[in-house]
Amino acid sequence: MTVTFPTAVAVAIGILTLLYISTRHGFKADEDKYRPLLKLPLIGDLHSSPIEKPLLNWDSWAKTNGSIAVPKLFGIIPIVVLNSFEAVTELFSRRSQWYSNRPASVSMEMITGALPGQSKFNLMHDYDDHLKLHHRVLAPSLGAPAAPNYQPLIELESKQLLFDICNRLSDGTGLVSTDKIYPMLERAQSSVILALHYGLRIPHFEDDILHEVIDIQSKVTHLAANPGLPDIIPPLRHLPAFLSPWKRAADELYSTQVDLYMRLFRHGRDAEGWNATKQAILTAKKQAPCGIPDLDLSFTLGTSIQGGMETSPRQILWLFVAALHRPSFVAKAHDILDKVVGRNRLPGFSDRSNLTFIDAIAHELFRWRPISPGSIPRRADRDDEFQGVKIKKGVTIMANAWAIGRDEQIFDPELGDLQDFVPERWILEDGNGTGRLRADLPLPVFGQGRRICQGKRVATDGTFLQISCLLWAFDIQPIEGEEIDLWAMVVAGFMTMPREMKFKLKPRGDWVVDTIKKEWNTAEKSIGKVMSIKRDVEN
Ligand code: HEM
Repeated sequence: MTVTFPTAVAVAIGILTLLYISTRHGFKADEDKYRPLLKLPLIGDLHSSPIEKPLLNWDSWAKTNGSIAVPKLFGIIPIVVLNSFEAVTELFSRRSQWYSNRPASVSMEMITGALPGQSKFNLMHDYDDHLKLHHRVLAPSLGAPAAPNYQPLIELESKQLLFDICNRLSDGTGLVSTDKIYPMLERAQSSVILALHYGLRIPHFEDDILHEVIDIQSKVTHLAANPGLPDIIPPLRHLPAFLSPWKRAADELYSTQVDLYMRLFRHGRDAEGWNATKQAILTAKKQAPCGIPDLDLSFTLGTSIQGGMETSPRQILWLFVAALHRPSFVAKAHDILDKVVGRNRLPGFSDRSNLTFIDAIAHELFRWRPISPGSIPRRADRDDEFQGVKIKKGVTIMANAWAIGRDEQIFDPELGDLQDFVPERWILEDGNGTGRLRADLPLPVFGQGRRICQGKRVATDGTFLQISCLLWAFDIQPIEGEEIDLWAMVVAGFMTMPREMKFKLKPRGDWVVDTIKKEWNTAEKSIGKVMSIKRDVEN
């Protein structure tokens, strides 16, 4: 029997664990200490982790189970989990023609008015000619050809980020918490993503359009995480609206999305300067002589903003945890930033070739605390076998990004314990003192093969610059008596982020605030000017 798995099943084993955990916030930390390790009811033997430290036991689980394992969801539905780089490369890259579709998801199709496999969200669409075309339409805006256009935007938003943080710290105590910093990071990233896609900056966290986008995203995520009956009994999707509460809810969410994504699309089309909407229209004309409907383009751009807005800010929060855990890398970064950038200006992309160590910090952050530890699952499209393990056609298959980032065949433990935060493991010494970033090591948090994250370049560029700016500006210090718990995390949608942690963020000197004010006050903020007027980045 081919089972159409509920959407949540389709999304990520690890995330189900975390969703379960997220319903149990009533427990106090002290109680947890004495609680026996729980077997999670949904995942069987995959996660026997402490309730608020879901990833604590993943390594030993992966080691015990080897490169590929088949735990059972609900104790009955087998799921294939890939724990090593070798396994994920073999299946998702070499045998990619059988592993590039997502598990079926009736809800995600219904909320975009689509047929099976045809969700208007690229992320959930089958890997067919339609998706390949839409990948080609989006790719030029998120890759190297567009970098000279979007990098000045990332620089502008990082300046505002520092300015906002300095205003927040103006009481002089330096006391902050990850929860207080998060909205500032979220504003900065959302502004990068919405300006890149639609020429729309978000100067204030309170801006209505930002919250409209966030609200719709959280409704979609909620639905993905809480599948309805049609996910379990797919024929229910065909019931007419007057008989089906699911169809009525899906239709309503669909029309809200159409309204939002088409409004954003029209804004992008008519905005000043280059942006991804304009690029998508140009590329579509070249790639599809018969044209692509505006509505389809608007959902492709919408998928991209969904992927881009919430992810990076959560990843950056782990920087503060890493800095409190291993202050030595911060001191080293300060020395390098002082030498390369100095104290009279902020770091920029033109410094990057001399800031390999900062890029190494960003890469280590992605490895050490991947915010989507279970990645986004695939479906096996044929009966197969790997290392003696049988893979049944139709089964859900996921890459364990957490374990792959700790794969000793790939990341040399002699360069530093794989549980530890060691940026140096990303640097290839070249004898001239700065070293080169190792391009041969994987970043499993972005996935692999044909469905790899299309925004990886934007994400790594943005993370590099934000880390450069934050470390250039601040000392990150513990608060006396405040516990630094590297394993405490919470679930947000399908991602993990550190549990709220209080710490001190202190400008490294008077020069910090002076330089930030000067740079922010004189920065060009008009988006038409920040984004180059170049019309087609492919030419
Ligand atoms: C820290 C930041 C990010 C992380 C961890 C992340 C992670 C992921 C993962 C795990 C996938 C699925 C990969 C697979 O199945 O192998 C994905 C897909 C995708 N991501 Fe990202 N992402 C990030 C940032 C971004 C950004 C900034 C954008 C856009 C500007 C973006 C756009 C997309 C798109 C369009 C897809 C769909 C690809 C497809 O299914 O064909 N992501 N991302």
